[in-house]
Amino acid sequence: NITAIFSEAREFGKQQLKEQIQTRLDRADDDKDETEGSCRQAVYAMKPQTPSGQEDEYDAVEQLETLRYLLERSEKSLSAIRADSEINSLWSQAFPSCLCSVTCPSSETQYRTADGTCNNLANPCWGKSSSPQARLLPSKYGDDLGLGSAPRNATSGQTPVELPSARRISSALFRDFSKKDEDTKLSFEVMSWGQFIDHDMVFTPVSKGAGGNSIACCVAPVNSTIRAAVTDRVECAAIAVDFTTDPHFNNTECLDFVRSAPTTSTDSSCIPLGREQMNLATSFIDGSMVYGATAARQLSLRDTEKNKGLMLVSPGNLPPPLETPVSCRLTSEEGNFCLKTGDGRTQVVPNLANDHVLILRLHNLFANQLAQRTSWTDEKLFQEARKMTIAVLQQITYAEYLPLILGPNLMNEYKLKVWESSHNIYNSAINPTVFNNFAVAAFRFGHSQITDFQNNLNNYYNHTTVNKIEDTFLRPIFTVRNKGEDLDKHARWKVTSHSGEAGRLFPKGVLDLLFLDSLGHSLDLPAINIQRGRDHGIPPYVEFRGVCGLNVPASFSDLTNHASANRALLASIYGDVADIDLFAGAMTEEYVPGGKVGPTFGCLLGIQFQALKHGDRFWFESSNVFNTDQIIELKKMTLSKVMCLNYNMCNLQLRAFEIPNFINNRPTACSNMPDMNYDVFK
Ligand code: HEM
Ligand SMILES: [Ca+2]
Repeated sequence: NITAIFSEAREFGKQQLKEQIQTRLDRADDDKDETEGSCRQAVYAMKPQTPSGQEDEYDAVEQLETLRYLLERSEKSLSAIRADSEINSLWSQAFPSCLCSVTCPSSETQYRTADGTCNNLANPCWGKSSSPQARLLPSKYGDDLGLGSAPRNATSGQTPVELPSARRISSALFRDFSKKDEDTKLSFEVMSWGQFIDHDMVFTPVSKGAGGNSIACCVAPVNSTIRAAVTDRVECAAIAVDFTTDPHFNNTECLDFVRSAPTTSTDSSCIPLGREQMNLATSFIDGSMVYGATAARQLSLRDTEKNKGLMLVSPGNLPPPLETPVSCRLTSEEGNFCLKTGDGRTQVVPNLANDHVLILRLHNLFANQLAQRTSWTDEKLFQEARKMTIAVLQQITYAEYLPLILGPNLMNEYKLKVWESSHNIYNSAINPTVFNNFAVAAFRFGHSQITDFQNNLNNYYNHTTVNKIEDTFLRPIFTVRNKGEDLDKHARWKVTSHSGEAGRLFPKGVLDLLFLDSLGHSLDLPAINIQRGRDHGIPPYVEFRGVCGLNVPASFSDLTNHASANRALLASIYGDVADIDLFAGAMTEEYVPGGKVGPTFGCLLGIQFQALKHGDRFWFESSNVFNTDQIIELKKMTLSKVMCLNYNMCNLQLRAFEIPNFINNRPTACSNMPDMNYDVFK
C-alpha cells in the first residue's frame, strides 16, 4: 500500500532532519567561528546570504531521506518511483515548492533583475541565484542508492576499494615546487580576473552549524594534539592525511572539509534524482559579485540618497564596511574593516578585493557621467550605469580573457568571439545555468595560475613590497589600510608580474598553506578541489571525455592528450584509468593550441561560456540592449583603460592580461588610450 509506505517515508524524513538539526545544536560549541581551524568556513562558507539559505538545505535533507526510505521499502527503482502517478501526487502535496514559481511582468523588462529571474521569459528561473547547479552527466555518489548521502569514494572495478585520499593525489601529482614555473606571457591579472568572474557565476554554499556557524570536521581528541576526522557528522567529508609520510602536514590526520549544502533539482515529476548543489550567485555574467544576487542585497549596496545612481562607498572610494565582520582573521590595526560587496568572498586575497574596487569605481564613474548629462531618476541612473558596467565585464571576459585561455579554435567552435557575430545571439532555448562540473572542476583550472606572492609596486615602478600569499589570506587590511593607498600599487604589480603557469603544478602557498592560521593549521586547495568533486558526485574524468566527443580511454596508454610523464604519474596513483578524478585527469592534459587548458576542460569551459553568452537575453551585443554607437564606445573599455580610469597607473600596456614589452605590448600613457563619448548614452 503506497499511501501507507509514503506516510512512513514522510515520518522518516522528518525524523532524520530533526536528528541532523539536533546534532548541529549539540555540537554548537565545536562549531564556534572563533575555534581554531574554522577560519576557512567562516569566510568561504559565508553565513547564508538569503534567510532561506538554511531552509532550502533542510528541505532537501527531508526530501532525500524520504526518497531513501521509499526506495528501500517500496522495492521499486528510482525511475519507477518517479513515473508512479500516485507517488507523484503524494509527493507534490508533501513538498509543494518543487517547481519554479516566479511570474514575470507581462511587458518585456528593460533591465536585469538582481537575482537573474525573468532573463528567460519562458523559463524565468533559468540562471537565477539560489537555485541548483545543472548537470551535464548524471551524478555518481558513493552510497548504494546513489542519492548522495556519501561522496564518490570507491573505485569502479569488480571489487571496489577506497579511492586514494585527495591529499595523497595532490602531493603526488600537483606538487613539485622546484619545477613550478611562471607563465612567460600572461600577467598575474589573468589569474585575478578568473577568480573575480568565477565569483560572478558561482558560489556554492556548504552546510552550516547551529546559528550559521561553521562545522568543525577535524578535532583533536582528548589527550592528543593530532587532529582526527569527526566521523559521526553527515555534513563532513574530511580529507585524510597520512602525517607519517606527508611532505608538509606532520601533526594532523585530517584536513577540514564540510560538504556542500544539499539541494534538490526537479523536472516535471517533482521527485528528485538525488543530491544536488546550490548556486547562490546568478549564473549570468551580470556583476552579481559586485551588485549582489538578491534584490535586498543590491538595495543595501546602493547609495540612493545622492540621486545619482551610485553604489555606496567608504572613504577612499572603497566598498562600505561589512556589518558583521569576519572576526577570526581580522587583525586589530586601526582602520581595518571587512569589505561589503555583492559576494562574501571578497577578502580572501588582495588581488580579488582589488578587482572588486576597480569595478565598483567603474560603476560610480558611469553613474556620475550619466547624471551630468541627464535628469534621470536615481533608479534609472543606477540601472543604466549597471548595464554599462556589465557590458564591460562581458566584453573584457570574452574579448580579452577567454582567447588567452581557450585559444582561437575553441573560441570559434563555441561561438565565443565578440564584435563579429550578428545581433541574433540570444537563443531562448539555451539554459545558462552554471554546470556543476564547471564550478567544481573546469573553472578551477585557474588555481594553478596562483603564485606565492601578493606584492605591491610603487608609483615609480621601481620598488616592490613583497607579501607572501599565506600572510594575506582573509586579511582585508592589505586592501583597506590608509584608505586604500596600496590599491594602485597592487594593481601595478598585477599587470606587470607573471601569473603562474597553468597546468599540473601548484604553488606552496595554496597547496600546503591555504588559509594558514596562527596555530599553523592550513589546507590544500587542489586536494579540496578533488574532494569537492567527489562530494558533488561528479563522475570520473573518462566520462567527461565521452560527452566532449574525445576518445574515452580504456587504459592508461589511451591517455593520448597527456605527456608520457603525466600518464605515468596518473598510473602510479590510480589503479584504473576509469577512477581518475575529473580535476586530476583534465589538469594534467597538454594545452589546446594557443590555450592554457587541455581539450577536456577546453570543452567544458566552451560549453559553459557559450551558454552564458547565447542564453543571456541581456547579452551586451544583443539587439535592444545597446545601439551600434554605444557598442562602439563600450569597445574602448579595455581592462587597461578601465584600470587607467580608476587607479593611478600613469601608463600601462594596452593588453593588461599580457606582460608589457617594448615590441608589441608597450607601456602606454593612460591619456593616449581613447575614452568613451558618454553623450551617446544619454
Ligand atoms: C589566490 C587566488 C585564489 C584562492 C585563494 C582561491 C581559493 C578558493 C577556495 C578556498 C575555494 C573553495 C574550495 C572548496 O571548498 O571547494 C575556491 C573555489 C573556486 N575557485 Fe578559487 N581561488 C583562487 C583563485 C581562483 C581562480 C584564478 C579561479 C578561476 C580562474 C578560481 C575558480 C574557483 C571556482 C570556480 C571555485 C568554485 C566556486 C564555488 O563553487 O563556490 N579560483 N577557490
Ligand atoms: Ca552573476
